[in-house]
Amino acid sequence: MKSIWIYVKRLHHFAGAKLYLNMISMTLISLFEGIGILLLVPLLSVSGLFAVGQVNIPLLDQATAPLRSLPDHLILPVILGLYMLLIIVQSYLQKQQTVLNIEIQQSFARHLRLQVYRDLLQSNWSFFLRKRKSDFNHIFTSELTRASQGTHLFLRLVTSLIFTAIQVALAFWLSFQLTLFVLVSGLLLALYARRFIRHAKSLGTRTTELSQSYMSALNDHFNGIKDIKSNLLERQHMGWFRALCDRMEHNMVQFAKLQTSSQFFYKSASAVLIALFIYFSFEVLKVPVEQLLLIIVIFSRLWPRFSSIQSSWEQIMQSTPGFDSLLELEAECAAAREQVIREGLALQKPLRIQHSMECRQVHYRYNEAYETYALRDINLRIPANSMTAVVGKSGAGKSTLIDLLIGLIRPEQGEITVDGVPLTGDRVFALRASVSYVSQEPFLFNSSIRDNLQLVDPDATDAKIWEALEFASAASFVRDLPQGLETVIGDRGVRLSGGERQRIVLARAILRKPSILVLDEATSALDTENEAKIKESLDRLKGSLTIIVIAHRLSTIRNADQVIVLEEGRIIQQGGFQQLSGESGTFGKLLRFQSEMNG
Ligand SMILES: Nc1ncnc2c1ncn2[C@@H]1O[C@H](COP(=O)(O)OP(=O)(O)OP(=O)(O)O)[C@@H](O)[C@H]1O
Repeated sequence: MKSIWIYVKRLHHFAGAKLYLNMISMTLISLFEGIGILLLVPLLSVSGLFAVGQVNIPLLDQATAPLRSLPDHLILPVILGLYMLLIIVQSYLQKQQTVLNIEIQQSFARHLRLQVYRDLLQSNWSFFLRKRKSDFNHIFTSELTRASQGTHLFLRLVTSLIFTAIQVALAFWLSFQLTLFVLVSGLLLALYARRFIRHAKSLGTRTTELSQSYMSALNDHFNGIKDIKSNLLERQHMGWFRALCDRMEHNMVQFAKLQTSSQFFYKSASAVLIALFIYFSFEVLKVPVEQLLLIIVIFSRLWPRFSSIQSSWEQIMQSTPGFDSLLELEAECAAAREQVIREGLALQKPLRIQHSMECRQVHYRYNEAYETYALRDINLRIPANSMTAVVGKSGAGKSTLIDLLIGLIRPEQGEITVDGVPLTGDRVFALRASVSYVSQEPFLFNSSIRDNLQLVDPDATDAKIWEALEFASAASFVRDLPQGLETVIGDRGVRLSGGERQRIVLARAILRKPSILVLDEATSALDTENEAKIKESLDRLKGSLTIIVIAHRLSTIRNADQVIVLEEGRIIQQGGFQQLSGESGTFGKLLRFQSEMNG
């Protein structure tokens, strides 16, 4: 209930006046519908069923008095004319109100979408380390859809409630006792139907869990499709996926069963009630026929509204877990917010290293609840405009060190300084504004090479773009592509090889004119030729900016000014390439091993 209340408050805050306009039109539509029903009385009197003026409905007799003064042959056309007018006005209002409903729903959905995206973008890196990427896909597809459906359901519920209230008032006016009888019956039904609501809520929670697993399964499976195909694991994966789909199917069928059961219950109960109602009216209350007829007309329209209220309520309860997930994510993002990247805030002036960057007794743990440190007691100095290579086995802590150096994560103990000043507060973002980072899995948009490059500098001229491509040793292969710079890179860059993709991303990094270039060199993506090209680029850039490279192939970093060797989170060797290759430690061993492998 609490989340529904929050939802309504947000919707109210967001839509404000439109929400009230919507409610006013709903009220008018219901009123017109009520008047339409009352017009049945003079209509029936014309048909001779009973005479106008003899019906025992307060006010109606007075209201229909002008009709009675008309010549007989005009009564029917006037009543029908009024009826047509009423229906046309009502339908027009209905049309406007439907559009307004959609506008409210869609703009609120857009608002939620933007809000979630903004929250995510403003969260720090540690937050992303803890989360599964597929959970975000899940939020943006299933949960946001469910939450925005909530607006439609809520507005539908309000419509039904307003309609019901007006029709009930009308019915009270016609006959207090009969209406009371119907309302008490409706209330008893609603009390009994609470079990359906509870069940709907638990099915909704289950839907969230299942669709979350579904998203992450799809993500994992297609990321690992090569693994699946090459290891002939199709059967196992099919089995696993089938089991998940079975559970989803079961869940949805359960919800459909719940809805149909509650509708069945309502309809059966209505049949019993209507029978009792008519018997009671005729035999006990001796209600006049014309009144009874009107009440029956009203309730035959009203009763489906009761079941629609019930069904909307069940659906709302089924979709609240979607909104709960958004609220949960919002709270997590708020706790992980990086204040400096608030929208509208001027971009940080890049912080350029004048002399050096240093780590002093830096310790870092991914989870403070565990004893394992990803990095311990790190002390190092990176001089400005030098090239530093970080090497070590897998899991040694290379990426963690880079993340600390570019301010994505903060040391648990110790400090990082730039030109002697600690890297804290706004300086972290100022530093990041001067960093270009090329990851192991270079990210390219499904767009042209030009668009991908201009992402960092929309005004970059062709000359500047080609210069960057030259620096990244990518110019010759881009020139050979059929459309050159206009070539559209396929989904996640599939139409380019791993090495080519990495060189385009390197060109983009260079185009940004960074003062620090960080390169997480991919082993898998690079063949010897590509590796030589990357080495060429690094040698070309050396001396003009600070380069930090995670090197898997030691031949790439032959010209590095210093090499840092990590093992189990500690620096075990540090020095120039030549110096370390002469020593007997891990680096020498790695170097000999790689030269033997290469032949
Ligand atoms: N998000 C994370 N949560 C918890 N532990 C992590 C996380 N990322 C890395 N670690 C752990 O921290 C340690 C260092 O990992 P890191 O990724 O820095 O190593 P690496 O040298 O870059 O490895 P690789 O060469 O395989 O990329 C490892 O023990 C790893 O399991």
